[in-house]
Amino acid sequence: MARRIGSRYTAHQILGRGSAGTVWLGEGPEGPVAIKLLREDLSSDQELVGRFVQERTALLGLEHPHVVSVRDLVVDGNDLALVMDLVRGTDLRTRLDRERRLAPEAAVAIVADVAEGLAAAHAAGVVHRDVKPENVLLDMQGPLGPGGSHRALLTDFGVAKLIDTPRRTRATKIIGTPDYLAPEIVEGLPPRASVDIYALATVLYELLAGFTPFGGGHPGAVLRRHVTETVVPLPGIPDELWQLLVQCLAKAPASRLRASELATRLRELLPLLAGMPPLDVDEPDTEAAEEAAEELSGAAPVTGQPVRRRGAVPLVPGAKPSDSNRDTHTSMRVPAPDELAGGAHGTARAPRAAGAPRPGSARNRAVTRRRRLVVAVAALILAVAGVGTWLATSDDTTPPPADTQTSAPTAP
Ligand SMILES: Nc1ncnc2c1ncn2[C@@H]1O[C@H](COP(=O)(O)OP(=O)(O)OP(=O)(O)O)[C@@H](O)[C@H]1O
Repeated sequence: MARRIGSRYTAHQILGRGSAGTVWLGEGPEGPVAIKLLREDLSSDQELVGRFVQERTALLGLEHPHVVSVRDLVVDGNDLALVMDLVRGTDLRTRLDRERRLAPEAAVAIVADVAEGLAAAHAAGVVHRDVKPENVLLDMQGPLGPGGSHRALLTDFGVAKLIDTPRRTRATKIIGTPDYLAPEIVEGLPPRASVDIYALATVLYELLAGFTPFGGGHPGAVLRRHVTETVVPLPGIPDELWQLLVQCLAKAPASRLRASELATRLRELLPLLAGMPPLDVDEPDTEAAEEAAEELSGAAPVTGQPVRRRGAVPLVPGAKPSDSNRDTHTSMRVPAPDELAGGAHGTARAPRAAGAPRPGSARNRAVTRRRRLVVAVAALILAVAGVGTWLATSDDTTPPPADTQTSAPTAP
């Protein structure tokens, strides 16, 4: 099933699929490559093709041991493809799904690698905007690093920006994956380098805990938590590491570390973490969080369904809802200030030390069930209205004024 991509590349075998397209193992004049072939509805979008060509220099310019380099861009008939370095290994999401939590030394070594890649990008004026475990690849052919970790490389640079065309995303829409979105993005500010630091700190928390600090439930509730809630400490985490996490998850972007400083500070911590087992943290009490969310917003998931770890609404029309946990983007309305204030009472899922009793387990279940039924009906009505709105806005072809575009590279 080999297929030609442009005049120089052959795609041999599918490596995986993402929301923007399919990644192929391919061959080029200089040897094996990975080819990301964008979905046909994207490649037939003339505006996106134009940006693709325009961004050529920025996309091709990044060379760093912890960045997956883009080697070539192909625009050929209906094909629109990014030719990248081939990484022989897996992505961090797959490893995390397999192991549930990583030992602190391995987690910190991986995140320090990514921070170094980000430092190089930020120095070149490029903001990633979609840092998450799916976009971190682990090179399993190279030598092992601290804690048995494989070299980590950040991928998908520029893809968030490419897809963020004014026609697809108005100034009132948010681009990113909810669990990793910095509060200033939720508040509608333009993304600067510090949004990548926030997202990377979220990834570090997730590697240590097995869940993200503000995730769970309806995407709107997740966004609100980023703005209004403080991160709950992880039992057993060394204080120095916790302080770093807290600083990089600061609500104020200026309080966060820069990428190069974060990388240095993380590497300094490695000897302290050597040999430490994964933290003994239980999954948070999703039932309590669900109940709290119901009380606050009425937008909680329907009774009986598990709270999703990462809720995402596909930006790209046609992306399968069932894939939404892994979507590159979310297209959501920026919440109004009063909506954001609604979460101040606390719906974050507090981690429990293993074996600790479940808070709220003695609640009157009959009352809870009745209330949930009412909320479920309300949530269903909201969901139907939301899908309608999304369909209406995603099909909108009216170009907005030039100043509504939010995707220009932003200096750190
Ligand atoms: N340069 C590469 N070398 C080897 N495998 C890759 C490379 N880039 C991506 N892959 C693999 O291809 C799969 C799809 O990647 P892709 O970037 O399209 O999606 P994603 O990041 O998982 O999701 P999304 O696009 O929704 O963020 C992933 O499983 C990833 O491991």
